[in-house]
Amino acid sequence: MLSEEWIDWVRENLARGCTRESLMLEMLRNNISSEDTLQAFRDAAEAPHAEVTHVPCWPERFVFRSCNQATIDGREIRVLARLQRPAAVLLENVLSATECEALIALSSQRMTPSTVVDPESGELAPVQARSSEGTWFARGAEALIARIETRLAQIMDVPVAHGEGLQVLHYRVGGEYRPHHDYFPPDARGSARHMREGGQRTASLILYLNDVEAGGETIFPLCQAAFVPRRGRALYFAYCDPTGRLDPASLHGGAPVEAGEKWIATKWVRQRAYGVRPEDGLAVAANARTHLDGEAA
Ligand SMILES: O=C(O)CCC(=O)C(=O)O
Ligand SMILES: [Fe+2]
Repeated sequence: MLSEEWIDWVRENLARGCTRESLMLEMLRNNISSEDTLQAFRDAAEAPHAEVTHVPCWPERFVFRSCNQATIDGREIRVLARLQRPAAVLLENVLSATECEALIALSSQRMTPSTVVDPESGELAPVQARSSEGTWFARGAEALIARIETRLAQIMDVPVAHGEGLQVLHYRVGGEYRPHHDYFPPDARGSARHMREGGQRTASLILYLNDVEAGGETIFPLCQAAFVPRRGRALYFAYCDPTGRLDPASLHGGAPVEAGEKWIATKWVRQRAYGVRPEDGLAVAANARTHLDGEAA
């Protein structure tokens, strides 16, 4: 049972503008269980910014919610692991080794230091919390990208047009991505600007493009789960239900790479169509680089 003091502490700190992420991490550091942490947010925050979901956010027709395998785009995709909260599945055989290599080759020429969006100003800035380099591709920018996007849309049960441009990230030894939510924090001023088109993000799919020798897991600190990167696998997780309620249990990060390197590609999907027609290619550029999935720590 969580004491009233913690619930008050959450309420007060939310009111003075602290982020949910920072409060959750502090509670975990104080050995409060993830269940109690989430409950404290529900209890504390019947405030307007706190539309916290009580149930996992599985999309209604998401095939891998119960099926353990399905053939998509001619590939037999298998479920290796599932989390109920947050709603997450680890999938095998999403990309072939050749596709992973081709995606790394396409990206390696165009990498720049990664940024996150400052939640208040909405501006992009490189930050310590995200020590990686990255690039992104407008939807359908290359035949390979278009093919992967069609496959991912089928896996996620979301139209291709709801997807942001594919984001490729490269971490070297020591590179990490501290815990964050991929959704736009509803209580941050900078979010409105990013949600004007396409609405909230509803789910993420991380494609692992190589094997990492040590470290580099995708971690969910509130459920103490860690997924090891492995070439061709994908981690899907959902955090926004059809009514727009968000799942703070989707807090996640990339653990520091200890040996080797790590390449991933991330697809974020929105509530509605995002960007212009896919055939307009680069016109998506102005908005595609909105990986507001962290914050200026
Ligand atoms: O590096 C990872 O495993 C996590 C990446 C991530 O959180 C993201 O791309 O939004
Ligand atoms: Fe993320």
